[in-house]
Amino acid sequence: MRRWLVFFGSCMSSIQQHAADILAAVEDGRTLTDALADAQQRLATEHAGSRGALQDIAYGVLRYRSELLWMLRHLVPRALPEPAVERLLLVALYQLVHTRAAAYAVVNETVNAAAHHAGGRFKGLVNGVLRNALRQKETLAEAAHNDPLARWNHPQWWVDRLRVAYPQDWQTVLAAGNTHPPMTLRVNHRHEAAADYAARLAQAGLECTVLDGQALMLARPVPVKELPGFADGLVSVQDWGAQQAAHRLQLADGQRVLDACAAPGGKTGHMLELADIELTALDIDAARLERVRENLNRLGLSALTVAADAARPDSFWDGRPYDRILADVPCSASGVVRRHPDIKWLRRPEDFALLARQQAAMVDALWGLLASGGKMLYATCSIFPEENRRQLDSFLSRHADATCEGDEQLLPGPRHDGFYYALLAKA
Ligand SMILES: C[S@@+](CC[C@H](N)C(=O)[O-])C[C@H]1O[C@@H](n2cnc3c(N)ncnc32)[C@H](O)[C@@H]1O
Repeated sequence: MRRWLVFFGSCMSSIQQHAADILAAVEDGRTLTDALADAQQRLATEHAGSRGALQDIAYGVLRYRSELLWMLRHLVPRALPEPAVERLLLVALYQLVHTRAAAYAVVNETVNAAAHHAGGRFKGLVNGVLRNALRQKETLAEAAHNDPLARWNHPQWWVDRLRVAYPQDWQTVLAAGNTHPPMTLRVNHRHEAAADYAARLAQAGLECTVLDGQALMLARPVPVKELPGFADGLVSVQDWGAQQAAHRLQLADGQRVLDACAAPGGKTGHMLELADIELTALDIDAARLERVRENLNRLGLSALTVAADAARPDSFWDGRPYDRILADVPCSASGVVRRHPDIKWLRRPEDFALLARQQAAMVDALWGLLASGGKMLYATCSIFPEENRRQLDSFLSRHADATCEGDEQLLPGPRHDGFYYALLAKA
């Protein structure tokens, strides 16, 4: 609410325009993270302090894109010849329906922003459409909720696949994808237990729920600089579902461990907090690997970091087998759409075949690096079976020396994102 009071006036039309540009960039295939970072940089020079407001809108418009499009088509049955104005209208509808921004400011500033497109000839239309939206706000929202596509705010193919994969849970999964994600912390096991850190949070005026010995969920997200001891490595931000990886690996002091897709290093840090292991953190992306180093520095932990392709062990392996391998492979990221609402619009059904091939090539190559009696954890943040259970079945059919010691599909919900884990043991 505060943000909206502060960013009235001409600043709002600039934020709206940047949000519309971000939407255009995502429609063109850019990630929200990249497009937002660029826009925030431009905005910072114009209107310092408005970055949070832009982020709220950009995330919100992508989160509710189907519903907003449905409303727009209800108000203007045919798409406007000026897509930039259409996007401004989606941004304004988001503000009117989902935020507490002052309606008059939203309408006036959208009209001002529209003045910069097509010689201003849509100003009148924008004004009329938004005033109409305001008048019909409640009935419009209710009607959108009754439309099967607008209601779920995911592409139709995504809804169809989930319905097949989870005949009981597909609606809960879709609804979870449209929520605001919780901010969950992992308390550094080497320092203290989650319950002790919860007491520090309480002293700092921050409410939380303890999830287990090392995990707690904040009642409200806060900037990390407000977390006691964050800079000193007392705590890290990590979803509870992601925290299960290191626990499942059955780590013990002295083991030689490969984190094959390590960046940005959330699970790397957790593994090193749990045991004194000799860890190699590998990632194909050298720039992302830098984030692993930063995270480990903050935590006061160390690992050998290597930029290489996990599917090509000849480029990095010294020939000594690993006792444990974490294969947190690249995937559709369909389990974390509430953190990255662009994902549901960027993915295409045809992506899965390529992803599945890459995942299989990677785990096949990594399996050869595992010691006899060693264990490999296959992990994805996906909820689609072709990247998870089906990948496991096909892996087991190719490797007679592999047994699965347990797999689990975590579906996104109030306490965690969607993850899949399969623990594979080598004979
Ligand atoms: C799901 S993310 C890993 C998240 C990380 N384990 C964590 O917990 O912070 C997947 C990572 O795999 C990396 N990657 C993709 N293809 C790879 C390959 N062929 N070899 C090694 N890393 C790869 C990506 O750069 C990305 O950082």
